[in-house]
Amino acid sequence: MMIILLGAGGQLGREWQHFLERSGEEQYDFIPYSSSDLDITRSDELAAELEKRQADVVINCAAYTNVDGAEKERERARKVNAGAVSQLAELSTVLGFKLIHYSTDYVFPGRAEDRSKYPQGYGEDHPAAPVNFYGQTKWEGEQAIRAKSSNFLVLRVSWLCGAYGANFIKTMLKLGRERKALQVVNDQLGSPTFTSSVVQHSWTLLQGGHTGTFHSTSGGLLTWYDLAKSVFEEEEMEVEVEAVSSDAFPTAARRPRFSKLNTGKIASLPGCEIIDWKEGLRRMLEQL
Ligand SMILES: NC(=O)C1=CN([C@@H]2O[C@H](COP(=O)(O)OP(=O)(O)OC[C@H]3O[C@@H](n4cnc5c(N)ncnc54)[C@H](OP(=O)(O)O)[C@@H]3O)[C@@H](O)[C@H]2O)C=CC1
Ligand SMILES: Cc1cn([C@H]2C[C@H](O)[C@@H](COP(=O)(O)OP(=O)(O)O[C@H]3O[C@@H](C)C(=O)[C@@H](O)[C@H]3O)O2)c(=O)[nH]c1=O
Repeated sequence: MMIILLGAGGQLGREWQHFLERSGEEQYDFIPYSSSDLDITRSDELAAELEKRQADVVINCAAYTNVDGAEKERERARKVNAGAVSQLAELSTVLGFKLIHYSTDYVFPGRAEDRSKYPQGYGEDHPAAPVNFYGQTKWEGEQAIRAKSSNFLVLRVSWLCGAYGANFIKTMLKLGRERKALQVVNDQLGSPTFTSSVVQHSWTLLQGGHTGTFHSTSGGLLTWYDLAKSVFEEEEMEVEVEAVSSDAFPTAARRPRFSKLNTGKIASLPGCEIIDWKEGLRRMLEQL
């Protein structure tokens, strides 16, 4: 089996690379491409490379993930998150590979009142209504996959965190070392997704021959403030965290007030354990 990994230099890409290098007992070859090896928006190069490699599986971890930046750099964000993904979907049909792709909780409406309406979170089939332009481009990418590929896995994840690359937990650790006090929003609810768990889920779905859309995140519901507090508690760092409302932390892009993903579908499959967010945090901090 030939596995192609796109966006191999990002946080999820690096977790995949680590996993594929480690689990040597499986019979596969894999080629990782960072953004400098292969720009997925260069359509001719992308098509030529995938045709040459005769991939069985293409894992797309490449994305434009700067949520605030996407509000301004609209064309670029759309090209990476929708245009290139649409081409990958077409190629998956023409060249006959399975496409594994990642999307986000930001495709959903994220209304505060949805917390009581959907206590387990948004299901895979809940109507999309992206909260910001990044979310819009990710939704367009998902839709192109459903329209053009018949052999795909789309995993939606939220608040992605892992040992590699940049994420909220690592930002908190960095800021906590530099400052005595921080302000963190306490009115946006969701749950972090740990990269090691996403890779494990994706691998299990691939091995099981599954297709379609799945939600993968940790168990529990919390705010970014709760997450920041727990990071400092676990690390025994004395940092004062002030809970603030989203209004006190203005950003270019709107953020959802509630963006829990319902993981019932993936959790029903053997081998897809949903770990509680605190346990996931502990494991990640140990890995760091
Ligand atoms: N981070 C998060 O909190 C969340 C992420 N997701 C989704 O999960 C997936 C993985 O995200 P994550 O690993 O955190 O993202 P990162 O930003 O860490 O990594 C994305 C990678 O894509 C690369 N890339 C960007 N543009 C291109 C391009 N045109 N061609 C090739 N590579 C490109 C980047 O390279 P370079 O840095 O050189 O530009 C980077 O290495 C994405 O689909 C994202 O939308 C979903 C929910 C939450
Ligand atoms: C650094 C910082 C952030 N915040 C707030 C801003 C924001 O509402 C929240 C999280 O900050 P981030 O910059 O990590 O947020 P953001 O970049 O929006 O994170 C998102 O990334 C994209 C790619 C996704 O798909 C989402 O699932 C989500 O993980 O915390 C504070 O309140 N205080 C702080 O000191």
